[in-house]
Amino acid sequence: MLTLNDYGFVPQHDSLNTGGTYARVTAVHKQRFSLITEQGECLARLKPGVYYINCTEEFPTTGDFVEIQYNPNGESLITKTLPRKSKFSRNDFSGHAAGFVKTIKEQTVAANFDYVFIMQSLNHDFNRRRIERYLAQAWQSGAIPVVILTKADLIADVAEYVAQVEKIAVGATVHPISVKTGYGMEALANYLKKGKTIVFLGSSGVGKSSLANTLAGKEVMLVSDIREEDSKGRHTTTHRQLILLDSGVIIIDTPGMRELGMWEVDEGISEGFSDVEHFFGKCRFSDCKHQSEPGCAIKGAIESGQLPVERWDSYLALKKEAAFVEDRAAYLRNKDAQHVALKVSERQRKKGEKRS
Ligand SMILES: Nc1nc2c(ncn2[C@@H]2O[C@H](COP(=O)(O)OP(=O)(O)OP(=O)(O)O)[C@@H](O)[C@H]2O)c(=O)[nH]1
Ligand SMILES: [Zn+2]
Repeated sequence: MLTLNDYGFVPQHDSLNTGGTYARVTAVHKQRFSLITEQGECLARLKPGVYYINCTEEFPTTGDFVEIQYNPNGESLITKTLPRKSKFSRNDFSGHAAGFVKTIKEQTVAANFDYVFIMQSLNHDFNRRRIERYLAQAWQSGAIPVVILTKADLIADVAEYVAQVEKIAVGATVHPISVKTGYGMEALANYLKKGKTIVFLGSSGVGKSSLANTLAGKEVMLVSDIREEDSKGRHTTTHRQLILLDSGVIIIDTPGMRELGMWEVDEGISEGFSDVEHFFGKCRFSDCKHQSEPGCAIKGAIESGQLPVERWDSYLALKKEAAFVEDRAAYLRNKDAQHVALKVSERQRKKGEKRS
């Protein structure tokens, strides 16, 4: 019989040591959660007192370990979200168009994974900026990023692409693969270990389902046919899921991963761009803006060829995007706080009036 350890549970998740019944979230539906427990699969709801009234717990997401009140005859109740060792979040604009945001929140879309497979195909989809963005998000997640270049069978100069990507994937390993020919697949064995959770990050059509099926040795995800000439694909992954393969490897593929935001990614950007930040603090002026100041280490490194100008541009673009999200969130938090303060003072004023 399967245990929760087979689903990636390790004692560190149990740091609170409550001795309760644990489960892992395998899918998130509108109001309910699919869970795997030592007793098998079950459906559960959130315990309202904990999640909606006291609001002490973070809402669970796919991959989360949770504590439950198990009900063998019906729906179980989720009572606690255990601390996460890694997570991906998206910016939740709560149904508003991005330009008319009223609320912006962090929404976690996957949790507790060991590796992030950043997937991009070696045909039309290839886009270095997107890889850099994914890398920043992956470093931020707390897991280990691995760059997977798919459909290696479709191009002749694989090594050239790999070399290009290695320059921008600072600190991450790059693997070209083809599920059609089996090319490069043996190199993935390093990550495909029992109890390890892998999350796939990549646009529609890059071959996430195809890789999952190849690793599973059977069809566990739907593969949609796309026309290779223009890379037009259909959205095929329809609900969040976590799958345990016969090999003991766990795969997470959720649609929320397609809209990952730049939520608090400063550390991730620093890790992904250590080659850029390496020059910081080396300018003549300590408050250098790296624009036209004399003795600027960044400009110097670009001129001497030590730092490719595209890397600097990518760095600035990602920083700007992250700052926009942060500003917006801070502004709205502030507005919320002001609103609450106003309500409180109004209430106190009314109370005072009543007393006098
Ligand atoms: N030539 C070639 N085609 C591949 C390879 N891997 C996947 N494909 C094709 O690419 C298309 C899309 O593959 P999927 O696995 O559905 O891609 P996906 O990333 O899961 O797409 P979504 O589910 O829409 O996110 C299919 O037609 C696959 O047959 C490969 O290694 N080589
Ligand atoms: Zn400078």
